[in-house]
Amino acid sequence: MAEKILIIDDDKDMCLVLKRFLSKHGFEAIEANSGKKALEILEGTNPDLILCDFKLEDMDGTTILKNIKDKLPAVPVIIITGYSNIKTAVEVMRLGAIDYVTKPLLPDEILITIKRALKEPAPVVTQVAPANTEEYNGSRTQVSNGKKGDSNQIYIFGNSPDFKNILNQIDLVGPTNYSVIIYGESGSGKEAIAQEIHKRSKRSDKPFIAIDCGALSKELAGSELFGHEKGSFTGAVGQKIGSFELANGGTILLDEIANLPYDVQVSLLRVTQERKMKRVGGTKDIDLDVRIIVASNEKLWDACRNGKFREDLYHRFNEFQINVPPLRERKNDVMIFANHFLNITNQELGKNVKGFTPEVETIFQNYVWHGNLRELKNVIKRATLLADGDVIDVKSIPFEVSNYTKLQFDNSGADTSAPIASPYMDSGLPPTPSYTRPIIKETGLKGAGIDAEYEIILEALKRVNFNKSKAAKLLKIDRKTLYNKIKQYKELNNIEFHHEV
Ligand SMILES: Nc1ncnc2c1ncn2[C@@H]1O[C@H](COP(=O)(O)OP(=O)(O)OP(=O)(O)O)[C@@H](O)[C@H]1O
Repeated sequence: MAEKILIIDDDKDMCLVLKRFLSKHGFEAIEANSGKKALEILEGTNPDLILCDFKLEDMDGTTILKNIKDKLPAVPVIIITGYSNIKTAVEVMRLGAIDYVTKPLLPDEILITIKRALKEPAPVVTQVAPANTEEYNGSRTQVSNGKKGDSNQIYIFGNSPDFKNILNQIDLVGPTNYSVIIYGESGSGKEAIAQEIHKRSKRSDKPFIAIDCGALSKELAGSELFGHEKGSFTGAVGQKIGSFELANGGTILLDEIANLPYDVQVSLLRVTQERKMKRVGGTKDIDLDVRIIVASNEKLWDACRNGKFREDLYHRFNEFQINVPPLRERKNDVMIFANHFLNITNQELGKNVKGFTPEVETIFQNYVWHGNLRELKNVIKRATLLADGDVIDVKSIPFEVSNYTKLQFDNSGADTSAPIASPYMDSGLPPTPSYTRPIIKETGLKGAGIDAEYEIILEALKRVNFNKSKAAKLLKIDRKTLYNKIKQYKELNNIEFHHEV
């Protein structure tokens, strides 16, 4: 029987194209043009997979995903997102999405992602990873699907002085029993580091459990961490073993610890002080021997000062600190990781792409990588798929990444108070400082006109953080025209994506 896919997108054209495409490939596709409609459909239908646009008009990605996961926790959900929303989409994945694809959608990529998702068991929101002593199991952060032994899980070492420093720290603190705080932006490799610390400890043959505190609701956080007894609250239909008990003897990583509800911080303090815990609704004390590693994007000391985080808990955790600098500050690491991600994608796709053109290397070195290693990995996964030659060249790199340098503002001595005149000056958006003109590649008046138009398009995209729908509105053209203009420019400059849906 054909596998059933629910497409949730308020762009009716996109739904139609996807529906046709998926039907052609043997799936039964159903569509919902709003979040509300999707949830109604899910009352009576149980799809095998859900493909969901991240930005619906009536519901944001987080809300729809939470609702879907409440109803059907086992159904894999793939998020569709614009490139500029990648960082947020990655966050949403922590709520249980299995993967995401970026617009413009590429048929091959969609198909591979869907097939992979249908093969893998869906991630669980409680995000518990079993012990994995041999290989790094960091893909998709805390979610474990029990898959072992693929090359995705190999931990590699960067070459920057910062990375070497981190390695020294891992070596130093690994064998101890110290609690560790790991600071770093999303996707910078904090969980990977926590696993490396665990592997170097005497606990390495015991479980490593990672839990994302940011994804825990106030009501359920206690039960997720410490478990509960049957009947201890409405909905506690059976006994549940919490993450701490699962990690007993091993290591627990509490990711996004600053987001842990304050009440639960009190119970956590008790656990760290007494090394004992009770399940919610339970009376029996359970002895605990768990090494605690916490990770955070925000400085915990600041969270203490803002009254969000308990100071006594902070001091308990603060036995050792590791700071992971963002990828953009570790330029020497970029190509090492890029080549690593290329190797694993080659294996996944059965391709043999050998490397990157010097132009792409320069682009990678200069790009900001807001999503850090996770973003780099995804850019390379997509570029490897698109590559039709021996090496990855600029035409396989997302438009926003390859054009990043062009969008850099020339602040050196420029009068940044004077915005460039543009058709959307009265848009209410903050003025943009002037930037260096891109090199005009087309000759003649026609070419100059196209280049000038392109600059305005780039400026509009930049102002709305690369959201193409918003940019089109700002430019007072429809989205299709904008896509066509971008496509036209790419073609003129020999930058082209093939096979876009
Ligand atoms: N040293 C490494 N070797 C190989 N892959 C790595 C390494 N460090 C990180 N990665 C990859 O980068 C991605 C992001 O890493 P990780 O999940 O550890 O980041 P994070 O900082 O914990 O992210 P978040 O804060 O969003 O949870 C992972 O998918 C992992 O595959």
